[in-house]
Amino acid sequence: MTSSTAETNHPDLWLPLWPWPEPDGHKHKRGALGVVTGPAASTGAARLAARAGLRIGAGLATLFCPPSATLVNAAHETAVMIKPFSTPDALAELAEGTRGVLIGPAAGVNSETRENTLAVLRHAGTSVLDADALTVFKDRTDDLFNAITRPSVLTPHDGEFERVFPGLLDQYTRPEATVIAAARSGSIVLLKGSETLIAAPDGRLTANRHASPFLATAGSGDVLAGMIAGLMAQGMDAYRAACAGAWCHGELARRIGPGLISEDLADALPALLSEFYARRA
Ligand SMILES: NC(=O)C1=CN([C@@H]2O[C@H](COP(=O)(O)OP(=O)(O)OC[C@H]3O[C@@H](n4cnc5c(N)ncnc54)[C@H](OP(=O)(O)O)[C@@H]3O)[C@@H](O)[C@H]2O)[C@@H](O)CC1
Ligand SMILES: Nc1ncnc2c1ncn2[C@@H]1O[C@H](COP(=O)(O)OP(=O)(O)O)[C@@H](O)[C@H]1O
Repeated sequence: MTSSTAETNHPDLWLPLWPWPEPDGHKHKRGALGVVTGPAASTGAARLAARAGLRIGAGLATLFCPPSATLVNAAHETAVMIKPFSTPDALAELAEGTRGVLIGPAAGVNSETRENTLAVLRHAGTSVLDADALTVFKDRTDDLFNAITRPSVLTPHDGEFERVFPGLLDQYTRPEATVIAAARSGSIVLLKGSETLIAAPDGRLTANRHASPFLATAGSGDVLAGMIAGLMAQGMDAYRAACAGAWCHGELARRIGPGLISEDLADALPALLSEFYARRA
């Protein structure tokens, strides 16, 4: 397989599936998103993601955090809610109350994050795993792959990809490596880069070149993961949610351009969503 066999990402692929709110709906019908934060000094990445998930339409977004991080999160958030947890079992219970959970951004590279990630995979309706939730399975990938039984998306950059799928990027082209990773893990895999590749376990492959080099800034991947998790929490198919998230992320960055910081991305979403809304059938 070469990159020429990948479909090119475009709104026509997923805009017809966009989860617009029903006229007679309410926030719980739109879908609840949970985002797991790290400890007190490592909460910003998850907050960027939760805000993006709320902006893209989740009816509720809640930060699930260690008790030590409750006050720092509460001091920053208004629309996003906060629920502390102390054990993986307690996180599993919180995850069951959502339609989608994101874990990984600044979660910490330690055994707690590994156990929390396994709890999310087993108990959340859908999951997005990014950053440390991938890194913690270096040399333990069977534990990760065996726990993936529900719709999920893994969103590694190259460094994280190498930890979970060692050697693939050396042996294969990037599109081939992404397709192999999806088949091996049983998950949608979104390999980030200037060309972002999205593959499904059944061999589907989409290439997203609709982006901007100004996305090379701390936290922009956290926002992408939050947007994808927010769409999945609204019931959108995981593969198309990943494609939609990647395209919208790139479009927002093109609109903002030089000076972009990650905080800007979610706040640029309403203008883009209004254009999409005007185009709906
Ligand atoms: N606001 C916040 O709180 C933020 C918190 N954040 C949190 O920080 C934590 C660390 O995350 P991280 O991604 O910076 O570092 P890490 O997992 O150690 O990997 C870096 C290593 O991988 C390699 N590498 C290869 N390709 C690469 C690529 N394309 N992009 C990047 N790296 C690439 C690279 O090697 P190199 O290519 O330089 O040789 C390097 O050695 C994590 O919890 C994250 O969520 C961030 O989200 C920012 C905002
Ligand atoms: N040169 C580039 N051109 C286009 N997109 C880029 C470029 N560099 C990085 N990106 C995008 O920016 C995001 C960075 O995510 P990530 O590496 O996880 O950073 P962070 O952990 O700081 O959030 C990814 O979506 C990636 O595709």
